[in-house]
Amino acid sequence: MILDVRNIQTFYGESQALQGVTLQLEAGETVCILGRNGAGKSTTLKSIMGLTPPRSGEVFYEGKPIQGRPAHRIARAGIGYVPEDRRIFPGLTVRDNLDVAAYQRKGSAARWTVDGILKKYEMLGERADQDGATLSGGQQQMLAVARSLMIQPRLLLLDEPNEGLAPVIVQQIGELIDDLSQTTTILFTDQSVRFALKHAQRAYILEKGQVVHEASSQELKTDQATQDRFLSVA
Ligand SMILES: Nc1ncnc2c1ncn2[C@@H]1O[C@H](COP(=O)(O)OP(=O)(O)OP(=O)(O)O)[C@@H](O)[C@H]1O
Repeated sequence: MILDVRNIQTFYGESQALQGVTLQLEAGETVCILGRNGAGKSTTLKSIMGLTPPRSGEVFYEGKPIQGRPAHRIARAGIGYVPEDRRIFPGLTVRDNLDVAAYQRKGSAARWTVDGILKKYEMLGERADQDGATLSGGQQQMLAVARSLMIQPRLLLLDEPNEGLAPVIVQQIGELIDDLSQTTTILFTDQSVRFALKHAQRAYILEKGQVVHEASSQELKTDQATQDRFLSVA
């Protein structure tokens, strides 16, 4: 098991956002966390990353406890994270955005390099010298995902990678997820069920900071009652 999240409770001040979230990922899986606005999807990813450290519960990554560690150490342990707002560094070119994130553990061969990414993903390669801030929303999302690969993650957390993107771009993001899932374990969040069913093998549904349902994509596809109860129609 690559990720084992056990009963985490996370607070913003006195307000409790996660009421005991439990989820597991086996290495190689692509899993989606679904749920409506405010259900706790982002907070779950941020809690795993140590950005909003859980007040109680445990997070094991590759068998080792990581809760309570600072976010940069969790990243260095091999967890890549793309936040909802992407945070492309303005004033830096596409290449620079990748370069500043490039980190290679001593003695380890890098699966992803800046040049390799620019070659493989033409859309980024063609714009290597362009200011990252001038890219479209979808291009920025591609860059944000590519940048997260620079720490050579074995687990990738993507927070609503489709948010605000046009359907044709959503398709490209889906293709990118499919491509990366060949070599990397992925946990992503989404509000609507369609994309999740297409690109993840199974899903957890969150409501009010709790996992209320867990199913394979296959099961969820035909379970209209669960979709209606917990998910947006989009
Ligand atoms: N910075 C914050 N300060 C206080 N409360 C917050 C903060 N961020 C989120 N919350 C609250 O925590 C709960 C979970 O929010 P979270 O953003 O994790 O949900 P979400 O499922 O990711 O929703 P969305 O799709 O809107 O991002 C919500 O009640 C939200 O209002």
